[in-house]
Amino acid sequence: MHFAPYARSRPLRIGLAGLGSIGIQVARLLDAGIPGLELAAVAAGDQERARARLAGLANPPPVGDLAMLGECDVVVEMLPSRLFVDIARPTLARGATLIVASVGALLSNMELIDLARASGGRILVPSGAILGLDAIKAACESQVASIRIDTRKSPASLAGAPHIVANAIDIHAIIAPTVIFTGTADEAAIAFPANTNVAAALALAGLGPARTDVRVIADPAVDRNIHTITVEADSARFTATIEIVPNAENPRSGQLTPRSIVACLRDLVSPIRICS
Ligand SMILES: NC(=O)C1=CN([C@@H]2O[C@H](COP(=O)(O)OP(=O)(O)OC[C@H]3O[C@@H](n4cnc5c(N)ncnc54)[C@H](O)[C@@H]3O)[C@@H](O)[C@H]2O)C=CC1
Ligand SMILES: O=C([O-])CC(=O)C(=O)O
Repeated sequence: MHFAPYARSRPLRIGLAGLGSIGIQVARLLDAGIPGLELAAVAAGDQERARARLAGLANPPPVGDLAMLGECDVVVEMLPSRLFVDIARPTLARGATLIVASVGALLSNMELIDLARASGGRILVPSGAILGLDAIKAACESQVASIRIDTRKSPASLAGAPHIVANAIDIHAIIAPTVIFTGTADEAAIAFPANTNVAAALALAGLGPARTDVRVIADPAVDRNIHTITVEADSARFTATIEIVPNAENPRSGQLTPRSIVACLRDLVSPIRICS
């Protein structure tokens, strides 16, 4: 359900950092009109291309570099992970709210949490392409023995990842489901920065990166990005699977993540929040 927002003197100004496969969808969903939220600015690598892509919107926002987002109440980070800090640090330093898509990059920059604590800024991690973070948070109020995620993707969507390159894995030669990585969430974030943000979100919701087990499976038979979480706790045992439709523009990312970001934005102005 959607609910009318709090009465505010003005809408929350939303800035988008990155207009790739996730950013463009968030821009379109915001432009369609969400009460209480205003798409105020977009930062893009190729600004000419970004202006062209936004031209069809009802209210095209101004486009510039990351500094353009300095007046926004909320900045949504949807950049390549190597650029995460470039927007996260200034946004949090001025006490604003940062919504993070590149969650894996947060694991190697945990000092940003101290920065947010000091400035009054907030870091929000949407569920992105994963499910069950609500139940994991609840389970962590009891003893949790283990949390694991299996990520199953097409070989093409894993190509070029640091782990594939470093180990000279011929990803296109894989003709049957193959486990190509086993490790912890912090190791996965370095090995597959564009594929295991879900594991990072799971780690932050649950037992932390060093105690979250990750397997990456290259499966030539799948046409979806499939993530299965398995949790063993005193209070509950559960397994949950999600099958995400990949994005046509960037098959590494799926179509649920932009919607999850928009749901997170709606929550910021909603008088009722279903905790997740
Ligand atoms: N949390 C989650 O569940 C998920 C997170 N992700 C992550 O979200 C992030 C964004 O994903 P996509 O949109 O698919 O990536 P993408 O590669 O399609 O888009 C990134 C965009 O950033 C732009 N960019 C590059 N340099 C820039 C600069 N200096 N200033 C502003 N923009 C710049 C690029 O032009 C590109 O349009 C990635 O880190 C990805 O790994 C992806 C899927 C799920
Ligand atoms: O979209 C997905 O399936 C998840 C993904 O790429 C990530 O977690 O980085």
